[in-house]
Amino acid sequence: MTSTASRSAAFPWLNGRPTHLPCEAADVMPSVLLPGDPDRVSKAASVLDQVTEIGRRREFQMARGTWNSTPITVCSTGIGGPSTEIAVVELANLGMKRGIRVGGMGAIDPSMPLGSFLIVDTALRNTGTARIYDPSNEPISASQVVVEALEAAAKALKLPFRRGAIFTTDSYYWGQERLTRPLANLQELPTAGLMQRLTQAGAIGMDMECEALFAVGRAMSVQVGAVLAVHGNRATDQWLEDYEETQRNLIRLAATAVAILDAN
Ligand SMILES: O=P(O)(O)O[C@H]1O[C@H](CO)[C@@H](O)[C@H]1O
Ligand SMILES: O=c1cc[nH]c(=O)[nH]1
Repeated sequence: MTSTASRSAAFPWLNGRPTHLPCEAADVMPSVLLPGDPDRVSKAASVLDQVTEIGRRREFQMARGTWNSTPITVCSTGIGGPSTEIAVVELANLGMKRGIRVGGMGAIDPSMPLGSFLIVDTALRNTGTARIYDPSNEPISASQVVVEALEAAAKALKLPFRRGAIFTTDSYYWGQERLTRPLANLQELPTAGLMQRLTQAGAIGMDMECEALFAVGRAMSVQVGAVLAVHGNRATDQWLEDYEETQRNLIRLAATAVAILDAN
């Protein structure tokens, strides 16, 4: 006996619950913070008040809480554009009005210290998921109001930051000019010289989600932004080993920006 199908394959949600995220509309506040790593959701939530753990499915861990009485949901996106698209589309359909990525990046500007922050104003065009939602070749901007609120928050909290462009890539190793092991049949990496070219194009760092968030979020009429901690600096070849305090500051910064936006 086959059971009667109760959901549409074209949009396979069931009883208001999405296909991938472990939540329902009541869990999704208008403002959502979006780390990549699911293990950072409970760390982020520990900075908030009145925290409720929502649940986990695949790479999507969710919690909600408040910051100075402002309600905030935290939802991990997993790594890269495809899982970020799923998170952003499902959250937007459940009531998200503003999505702010709170992640890490590899800086390519030698003047960016470990643990400092990039407030992203544009994402350079590179990845497949973003291209589906915005096929132009123009860099995609974060929402201006979010960028300004993040800047105001960083200044209020006296946290070190720069504002600038990110290069988002679908690849952590070759796509970020990382030699993984001796090359078998190649003289050099296909991406040799990438960081030099990105510097000339004005990028401050590299991540794997911002471009998709900006493209998908804009297509869903959601305000978008991102603040990224320098987890490594490729120009100076330094890596941030203990990033607990940096992570807490990252959440404080983004949550303060949400409170600023909600007050206006
Ligand atoms: O710090 P998170 O948000 O995990 O993001 C960065 O770290 C991952 C790579 O290690 C990629 O997802 C990259 O964008
Ligand atoms: O080097 C890095 C560090 C964090 N995230 C990246 O995508 N690259």
